[in-house]
Amino acid sequence: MSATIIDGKAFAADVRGRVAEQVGRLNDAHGITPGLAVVLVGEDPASQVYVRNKGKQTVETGMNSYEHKLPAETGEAELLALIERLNADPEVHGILVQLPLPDHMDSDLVINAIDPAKDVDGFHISNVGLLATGQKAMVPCTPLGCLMMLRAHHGNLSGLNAVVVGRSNIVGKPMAQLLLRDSCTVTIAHSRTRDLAEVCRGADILVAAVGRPEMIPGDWVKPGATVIDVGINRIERDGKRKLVGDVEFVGANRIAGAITPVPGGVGPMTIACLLANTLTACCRANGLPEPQGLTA
Ligand SMILES: Nc1nc(=O)c2c([nH]1)NC[C@@H]1CN(c3ccc(C(=O)N[C@@H](CCC(=O)O)C(=O)O)cc3)C=[N+]21
Repeated sequence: MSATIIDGKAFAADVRGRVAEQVGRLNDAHGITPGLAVVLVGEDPASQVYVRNKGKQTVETGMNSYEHKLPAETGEAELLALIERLNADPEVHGILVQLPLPDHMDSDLVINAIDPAKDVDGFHISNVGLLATGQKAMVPCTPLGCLMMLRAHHGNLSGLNAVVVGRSNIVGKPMAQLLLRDSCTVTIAHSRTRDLAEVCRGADILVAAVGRPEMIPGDWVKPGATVIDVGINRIERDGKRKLVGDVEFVGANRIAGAITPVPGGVGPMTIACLLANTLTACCRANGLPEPQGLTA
């Protein structure tokens, strides 16, 4: 028997539909249009594709998109000055600075210069602290998307063993916080974890976010478990370029109860949650109720 495929693409389309509907109502009732500013420094081709997709989907959901493309050699002070202008701009409710930044910039400094209320990535230290203490935060898009899919699939997550493989600030750590908030028993594992295979085999929910192509084989998966594969790795196989996750899909699919594919799993949900966060930030900025079904 093979696993249920959790269709992130369809899920993301549903989230975007709900965002668009609530954006429409916000506009009709209050004459407000949420705005998202995306800042890209440098010309990394993959980043350009993401930024284009983000801009396109922002406009499709009825929001304003502001793209700022700066050359790779832009100075840090110049980027900080742009962030300051965006912080002060009432038309801009969300700010995303595409990572990674060029080596000559201090990304912590840059991220922490964003107004936390406009930090739709949820990377600002204030948002990290708010999430960790269970207060109202902006929640990072990728973990938020994973949580939405997990809740939809399981209903209640309470008491389940969740193993998050990967300890990054953008996925692993916030994912663990969200699962803990939903009363999972959470383990954060990583490349140095002793007997990682055995740790993974204890997981009812296995979230793979290590960024290493297919490093988790099928026999690390507990029978019936839900596998969320955050990895997006470009590899070459049999002379063809291919996108694979951190989980060996064919093997895991035989054993898991449910699994997200790559592509078409977590990736599309990340962008959908960025739009959801922009709407959330706009509602909060205007003292309006939180959007329905789009927050953690
Ligand atoms: N400040 C910041 N916030 C981010 O959220 C952020 C970032 N920087 N830097 C780059 C990464 C990467 N990222 C992706 C989003 C969607 C897909 C996505 O939709 N992927 C498709 C496949 C796309 C393809 O074919 O390449 C899928 O998985 O189905 C992938 C990657 C957001 N990032």
